[in-house]
Amino acid sequence: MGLFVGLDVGTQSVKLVAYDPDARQIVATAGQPLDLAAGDDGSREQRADWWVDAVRVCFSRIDPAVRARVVAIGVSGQQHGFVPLDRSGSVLAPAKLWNDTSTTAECDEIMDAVGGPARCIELAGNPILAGYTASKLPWTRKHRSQAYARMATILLPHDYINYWLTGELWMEHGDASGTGWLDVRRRDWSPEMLAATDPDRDLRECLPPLVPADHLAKIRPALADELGLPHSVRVSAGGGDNMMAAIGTGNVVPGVLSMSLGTSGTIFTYADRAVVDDQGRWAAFCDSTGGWLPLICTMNCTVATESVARLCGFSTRDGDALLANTRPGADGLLMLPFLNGERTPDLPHGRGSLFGMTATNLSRANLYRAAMEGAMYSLKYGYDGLVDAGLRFEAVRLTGGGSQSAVWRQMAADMFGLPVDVPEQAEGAAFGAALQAMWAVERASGGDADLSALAAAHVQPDPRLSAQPHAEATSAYQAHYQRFLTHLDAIRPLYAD
Ligand SMILES: Nc1ncnc2c1ncn2[C@@H]1O[C@H](COP(=O)(O)OP(=O)(O)O)[C@@H](O)[C@H]1O
Ligand SMILES: O=C(CO)[C@@H](O)[C@H](O)COP(=O)(O)O
Repeated sequence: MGLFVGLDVGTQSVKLVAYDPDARQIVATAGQPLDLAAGDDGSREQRADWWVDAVRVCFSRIDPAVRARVVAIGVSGQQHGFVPLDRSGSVLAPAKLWNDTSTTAECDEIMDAVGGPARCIELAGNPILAGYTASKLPWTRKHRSQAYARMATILLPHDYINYWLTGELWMEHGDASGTGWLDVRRRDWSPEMLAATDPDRDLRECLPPLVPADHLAKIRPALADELGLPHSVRVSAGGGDNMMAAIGTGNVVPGVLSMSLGTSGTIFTYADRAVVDDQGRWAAFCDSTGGWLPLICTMNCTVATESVARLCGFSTRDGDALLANTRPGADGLLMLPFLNGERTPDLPHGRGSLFGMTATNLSRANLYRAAMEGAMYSLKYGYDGLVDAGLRFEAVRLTGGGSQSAVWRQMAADMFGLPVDVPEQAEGAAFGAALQAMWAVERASGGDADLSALAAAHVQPDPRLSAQPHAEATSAYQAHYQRFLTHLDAIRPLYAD
């Protein structure tokens, strides 16, 4: 059948997997780190050509014989990034990313223009939170007026890689719902949200067509030659990294909970209808299979653990060994890890805090554990909203870099009181992108392939990486989590605006 490549343009790196569906095996992987330009004003930016260069490097690391067998490529990307293009398709400015908190004033301006967050939810399903694409446009109009004046097209990070691969412009509903402009119930742009973002021009002219999830386009022949790929290679619709991780963790049927521990922490679940919260406690996104994906996102997951590891001079990959003698609750050390502001809980101007230090508990190991626990408490805070709304789950499918840590897997099981599975294919987003490409090719060749059946057949849990909740630890975490909530209430007024 040939090979299907999944590319994931994450915040920290680009990852490539080449999947052989006949052998049910990932036959090649490659990765290339990405830089991040960070400003004191909360800005977080990357250049689109960094992504392209990293994709080129990934392909160059794959055996030419493997590249020659590729049938199709699916692209996954960090959500919400703003990539403005001019008429000729050239990028006009660095991409402001999902974790850029410098545009909170613009979030408020857009929401005020339609009558507040509740009205945004009525119109489109979501308020405009820090990081969502919409707020980056008025910011660009104010601070990069030349780029704004020449802007002809708006893309998201994975759309840009699709454009580079094929020369075609499109968006699909999953990633598009993270702009804040898509009415997720109707799966179409909200004219009111677009007008509130820019009253002076019709933004629909800048947005490429929305395509269905099984869309396929041809690779540019010259690029295929350069990358050592056959001219016959097709590129699927792709999607946001969480949408692709949903496919790559088999979350294409209701009732499954996926959790990704990467730069961001996310939890999400497939739904066959729009699941909108009138209080906006979760992101009411579409998925990239034709369904929906209610999602919780925190901005400081491995951001917190990486920061502590860097400070203490070790790699997070060696972190588990350091944690060997630590216990739930980190001997009383509590971190609220909102290092660059936070989306869940909604504290865009927040900063990190450390509580409960004593002369005896302040060790590297407890500090690292407190960062991990703090990142998980934020996710638990979001999860409680989903449970409050009546959603129920029986297990967690874990993915993202943090899923490689046995301590984190056990912590997830204990804190959520649910069994944890980790798919064999550790790069859930890249693998999901490869599966989407395979599904689209099967449909294009006349089959009526069902993506949930396909994911069930190809996503295999790795029994060595599963974790079961321990009742004693679950009840200990309940008490520690209450402490997190108390301290959260205490710091809220400090970061109100
Ligand atoms: N064994 C491990 N223990 C803890 N954290 C890990 C481990 N392996 C990788 N990570 C973390 O995973 C993160 C990268 O995750 P990834 O999902 O690739 O991020 P992104 O998609 O945001 O670029 C790194 O910050 C790293 O600290
Ligand atoms: O903003 C969100 C989801 O809404 C983030 O989940 C981004 O999509 C970034 O993902 P990672 O690079 O952390 O995987």
